[in-house]
Amino acid sequence: MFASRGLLRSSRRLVGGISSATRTYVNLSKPSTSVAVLELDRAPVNSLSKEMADAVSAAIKEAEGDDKVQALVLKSSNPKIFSAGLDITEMNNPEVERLEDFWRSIQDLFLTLYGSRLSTVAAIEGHSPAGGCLLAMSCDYRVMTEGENFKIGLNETKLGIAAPYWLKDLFVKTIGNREAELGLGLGKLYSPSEALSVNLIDEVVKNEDVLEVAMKEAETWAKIPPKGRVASKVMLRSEMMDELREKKELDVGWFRDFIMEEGTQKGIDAYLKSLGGKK
Ligand SMILES: CC/C=C\C/C=C\C/C=C\CC/C=C/CC(=O)SCCNC(=O)CCNC(=O)[C@H](O)C(C)(C)COP(=O)(O)OP(=O)(O)OC[C@H]1O[C@@H](n2cnc3c(N)ncnc32)[C@H](O)[C@@H]1OP(=O)(O)O
Repeated sequence: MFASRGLLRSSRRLVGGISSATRTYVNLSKPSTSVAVLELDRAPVNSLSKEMADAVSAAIKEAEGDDKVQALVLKSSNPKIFSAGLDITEMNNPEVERLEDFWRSIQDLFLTLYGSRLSTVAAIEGHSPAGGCLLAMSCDYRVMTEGENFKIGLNETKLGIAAPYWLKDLFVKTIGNREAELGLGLGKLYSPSEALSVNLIDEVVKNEDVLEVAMKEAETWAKIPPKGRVASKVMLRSEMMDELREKKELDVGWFRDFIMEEGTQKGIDAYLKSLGGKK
């Protein structure tokens, strides 16, 4: 069903007619003819390292390779954390070459998910800050689990960094300019009800219902004739994607220079130490 890719460790099994492939960092399954499920599976917090970003991109492309598949649900193996965003250790005293490649992988992941021919539904289980919010916003529809302690948003400024221009653009497209000014400037993380009120997400559901609701939504999108649906998506999204494709290496340079600054490094170092309490 899903062709294996050289890059990824992959094993296959058939459970109750469901083809499922387990790989490093992601699991891809196809519970119905037209809908695939991509599970983020990088403990402890699904942070996006270069390898994780590459694995997610490869799995999306693999799902797209099945002509019958029209929709994709993006979920987490962790019921409390969708994704903690970029792997901050990638940006902490990095080797320059690795840092640049890491950013190219993040750009590619965004372009792959945001520009997918598939209708994409994010089943946001728990926390989804920064790069986690990027993943969610790159989808066509967002369902988030209830629980006011769960947070979603772009908190970069609180780490002493700024979101790249294309993530800012995506945020503005999703919630509008004024709310984006507040959200970005304050590094605001929204509870599910707050996120719903600013249209950052589309639905809040009980934890136990999130996959069922996301699957149902995906089935609805999958029934729309793809020609018009995909053409509409391209019209809405291509301008932003074309701009990034054009500026990719410029953006890599901005990212590298920004991250390598001494002040940025101090901020990232301090933030990393504050996390988990063990570093
Ligand atoms: C003018 C501008 C010009 C140019 C700009 C150009 C480019 C832009 C430049 C930079 C852009 C960079 C973009 C960044 C986007 C990001 O995604 S940055 C990442 C932001 N993420 C976060 O802030 C989330 C941090 N994590 C948390 O808040 C919590 O971990 C979370 C609520 C998700 C879960 O909490 P909990 O269950 O209590 O877990 P712990 O906090 O105990 O964490 C468990 C271990 O995981 C480690 N960890 C957590 N998050 C990350 C992470 N994002 N990366 C790496 N590691 C992480 C944590 O340290 C613990 O590790 P330990 O067990 O201590 O070893």
